[in-house]
Amino acid sequence: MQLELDGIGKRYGDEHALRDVDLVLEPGVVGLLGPNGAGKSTLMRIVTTVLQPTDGRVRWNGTDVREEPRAIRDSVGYLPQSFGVYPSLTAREFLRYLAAIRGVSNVGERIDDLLALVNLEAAADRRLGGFSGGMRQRVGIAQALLADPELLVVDEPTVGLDPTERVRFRNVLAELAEDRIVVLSTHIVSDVEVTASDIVLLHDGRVLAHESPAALLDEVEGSVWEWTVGDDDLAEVKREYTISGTARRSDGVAVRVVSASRPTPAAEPAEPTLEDAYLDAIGR
Ligand SMILES: Nc1ncnc2c1ncn2[C@@H]1O[C@H](COP(=O)(O)OP(=O)(O)OP(=O)(O)O)[C@@H](O)[C@H]1O
Repeated sequence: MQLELDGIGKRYGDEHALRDVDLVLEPGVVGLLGPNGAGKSTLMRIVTTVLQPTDGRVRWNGTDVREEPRAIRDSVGYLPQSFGVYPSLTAREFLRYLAAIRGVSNVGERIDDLLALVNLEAAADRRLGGFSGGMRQRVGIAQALLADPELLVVDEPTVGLDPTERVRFRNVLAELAEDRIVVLSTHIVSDVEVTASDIVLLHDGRVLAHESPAALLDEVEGSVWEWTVGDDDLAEVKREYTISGTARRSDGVAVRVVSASRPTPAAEPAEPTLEDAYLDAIGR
């Protein structure tokens, strides 16, 4: 099972949403991480064949999907960033309806399993119009899994989920990724910190890094510092350094900074997190 992106570019008019994206993805959770406007949704829409790239090719198990879109369409489950539901249908009816229009058969039991997976068993026969944003999102996740896809593409899926659901969902994706490729886009580092086998850092339409979380952490090892500054000095520190955190203390403000060299003799080295690595890569 392999998804290969070869020189993918996408222009909207004069604007480059993606440039020269080369990636080879294999089973596991691939965290596509980048700030707003980095090109994450554009990349996901290209992978799911909703959108055609301006340049480059997508290959699914070696087959060029422009030539044979079915090769990937039959294998992909997609949760887009904005996912609409029919408010008058119940969760179960909606999933049955989507299965029917996609030609997925024998789904009765599978729908029960999926409703359980996303923790909606109790609400299965309630109308979607009365669902909270997080509940609708969970229906969205269930529909993406209807055809038991080998490639699952989920665009900012944790938006609207409460912290308990977020953790639960993260674990569900990790389990699913044991024998499939799960591509998850987010700008929230903690969504992918624990479960991702690979992280793709995207910024301004370019891939800044494609590495394991451990390798990304290694890159900032020895480059994260903490010290306390007076209120008057905070603005200057913010101007000069990539700040990855601040916390108010009785004697000033504790700052956490990513910097290749010790910013000041008062700075103590700190254990890096993936968030530090992300900010460092984006900052550079
Ligand atoms: N249909 C479109 N027409 C013109 N420009 C677009 C279109 N869709 C996206 N863009 C531009 O392409 C760039 C990448 O957008 P994209 O939505 O892929 O980013 P993103 O990383 O998913 O952002 P977000 O986290 O905000 O969803 C942005 O500059 C955006 O304004």
